[in-house]
Amino acid sequence: MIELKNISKVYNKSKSNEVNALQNIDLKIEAGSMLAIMGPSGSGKSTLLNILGCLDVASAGTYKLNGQELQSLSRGKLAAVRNQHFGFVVQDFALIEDYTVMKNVEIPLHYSKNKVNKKEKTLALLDMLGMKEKASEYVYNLSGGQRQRVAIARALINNPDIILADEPTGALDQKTGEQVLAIFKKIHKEQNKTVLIVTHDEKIAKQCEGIINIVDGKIVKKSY
Ligand SMILES: Nc1ncnc2c1ncn2[C@@H]1O[C@H](COP(=O)(O)OP(=O)(O)OP(=O)(O)O)[C@@H](O)[C@H]1O
Repeated sequence: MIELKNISKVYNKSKSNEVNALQNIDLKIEAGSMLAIMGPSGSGKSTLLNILGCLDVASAGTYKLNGQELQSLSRGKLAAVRNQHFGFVVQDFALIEDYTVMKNVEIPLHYSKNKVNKKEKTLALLDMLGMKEKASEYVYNLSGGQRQRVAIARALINNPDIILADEPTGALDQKTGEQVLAIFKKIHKEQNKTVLIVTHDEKIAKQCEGIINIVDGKIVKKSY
């Protein structure tokens, strides 16, 4: 369960280019939900996702994850929370082009204590995502849809309970985007993972259980 209370984020505080990226965000997200986050460019969607995923900290407010207050944690402890609970998927896949599929998926395991059965775990995930036969292929030989499957496998390798996806279908054509969304739906349904997807695509958002709408750093509507 995610609980944000009165969260604000100010970039470049007290400088001439100060930005109030998030203002007074109150949000409760039940474990096991699948929600879309929508809003115009620059409205604060990525900022919100970064704070939720412990990649950044809020300027004010409180963030509780499963009852644990995160706001006051040291960087090291926050990183441990991030590695334990979150998997990230981004629009441009963020894969290493001249590594194989297998090697890309295993990257998060380098930062984890959880290194047992590395190969088996990776192959099982690639199998689930229809990418097992590409395990030894280099990323530069893959299509966009295949790359995003690899990125999803990498996000899942540490068995996080929350997947944060920032425009995961943004670089894909409609059909491939739908296929990638179907993967998120499957992970959500079969593994009961919380899935939060930032998207500009109404069709994608409508297939989630609810939508959070952000405008100018404020939540203007929550439909769930
Ligand atoms: N590191 C940063 N330093 C300064 N300003 C930033 C930084 N990151 C984001 N901003 C500003 O904060 C505001 C919110 O940005 P954010 O990237 O969260 O919006 P977004 O809704 O994800 O946008 P987009 O849909 O274009 O990705 C914008 O005005 C942006 O310019």
